[in-house]
Amino acid sequence: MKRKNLKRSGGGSGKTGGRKKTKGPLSRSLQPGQQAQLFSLRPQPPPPSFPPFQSLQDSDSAPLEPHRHTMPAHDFDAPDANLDFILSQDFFCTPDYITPDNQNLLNSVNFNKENTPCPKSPEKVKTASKTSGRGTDSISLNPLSPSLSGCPHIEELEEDTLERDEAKTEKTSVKGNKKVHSYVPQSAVALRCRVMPPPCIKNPYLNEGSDIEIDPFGNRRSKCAGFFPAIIGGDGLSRYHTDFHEIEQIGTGNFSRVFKVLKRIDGCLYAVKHSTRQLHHDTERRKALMEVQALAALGSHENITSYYSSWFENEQLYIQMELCDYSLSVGKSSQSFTENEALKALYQIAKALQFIHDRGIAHLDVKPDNIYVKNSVYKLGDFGCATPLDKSLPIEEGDARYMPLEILNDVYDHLSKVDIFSLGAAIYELVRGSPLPDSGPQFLNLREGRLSLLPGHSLQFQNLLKMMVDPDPRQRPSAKDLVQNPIFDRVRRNANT
Ligand SMILES: Nc1ncnc2c1ncn2[C@@H]1O[C@H](COP(=O)(O)OP(=O)(O)OP(=O)(O)O)[C@@H](O)[C@H]1O
Ligand SMILES: [Mg+2]
Repeated sequence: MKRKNLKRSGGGSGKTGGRKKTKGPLSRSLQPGQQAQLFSLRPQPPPPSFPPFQSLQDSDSAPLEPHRHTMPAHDFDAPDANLDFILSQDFFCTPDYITPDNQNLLNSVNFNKENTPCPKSPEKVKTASKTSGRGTDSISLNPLSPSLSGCPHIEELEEDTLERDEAKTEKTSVKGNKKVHSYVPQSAVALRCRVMPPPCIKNPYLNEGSDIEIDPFGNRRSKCAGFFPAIIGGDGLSRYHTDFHEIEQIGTGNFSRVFKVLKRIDGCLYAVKHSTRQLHHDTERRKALMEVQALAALGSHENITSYYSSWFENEQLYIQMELCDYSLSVGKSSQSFTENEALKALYQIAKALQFIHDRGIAHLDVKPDNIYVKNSVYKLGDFGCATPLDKSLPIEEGDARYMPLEILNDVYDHLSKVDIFSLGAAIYELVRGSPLPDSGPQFLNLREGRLSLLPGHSLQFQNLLKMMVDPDPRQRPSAKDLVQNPIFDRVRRNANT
């Protein structure tokens, strides 16, 4: 039984599906007819692109470049794919925010109809005081006010009152001190919700202060777009399907499915992972986001699966990543891990750990399943449990089979050394060729630093593994110590040739 699963499912209890899907701000503020009108502007998923520079790209063999596709045209999901079409950014890109510059959109809105004043306008309300803001009847200023889903409102406002509220300013016209009637086109409200991006969020994995002011309008914007808008999805507004052609499912995790996809605009292959359950609440979404925040904060390293992009869609988190060939769990039984291969994997993942530990992050879920191979290079992936070493975020440890005793006893003082234990256990498992138990005497032996002999393997190698799983975390080598260990001299030499 995986402790991780228990822990994760604790946080994921709210992930259980079956709840009525909440509608996004756009649909809340539009009449049904208008919604259809706006949605109809979105193009259908285009056919995959065929980059004219494919041959040029193929000659470029940068290690972190995604795979190139080699699929024939007839494999794609557009039956009448016209290879002569011109790649258009407008056509391909996901219109996350429809801007007012989009004349097609504006032209398509029937302004005459929308600007027709309501037969019964609200009574004129004299603003009582500047501090009170607005009269009780002046309720149509919030673009998400439920009243906006009804008919348009007419407002009369004092000029100075208008200056205090940007929304009001946009909805009224004032000449001098004269009060004038103005109408609130619902299309404008809808556009405002679409134009206004969701707020920025601070990445908890980045220590240094940022020069960028983090979302000065966060509170106000979140009324419109929500912190993690789930408005895409349903009604054909799928960024996933617009931007990617799904080829096949390549993996299933406890909480996610992973697909091999072709990105339409660049013609390259990627892995896209998405949560299997809908994340209804911001807290769930924040938690899921930690994985991408950690990846984004870390930046690129040759031994870490590259992260490209992420987004919410249909209340699920999508993560676009570098596509790897396989993870070490695949074919584990048939694959015999020689000492040389084990040393290579150990060295490369130790380099990944050194990189992330230097950046103040612990992985906390190092195991064969989360070690990927691409072009014979080992890469650490699945940062779903990554956490700052300073324990500034709640800790969610990974698979119990690879966790040291201190973590199972909820002692979190040496988080970087947890990764060292897990890596030692993972390599030991790969060399032994049989899965580690999740309980029983063998489980305890490993946590007490007692490894059974590995016939045919050097003493130096076995001693190194023994040090890595030392019951005392302080006795385990750091990732840096590991990388510098002379046992890897041969691996280093091979890497340089
Ligand atoms: N970048 C990738 N390239 C190729 N395959 C991948 C990639 N990412 C994930 N996979 C496959 O998908 C499986 C599940 O992915 P991942 O471990 O990230 O999901 P998860 O839900 O976090 O899983 P768990 O919590 O069970 O470890 C992996 O074991 C692997 O087989
Ligand atoms: Mg995993």
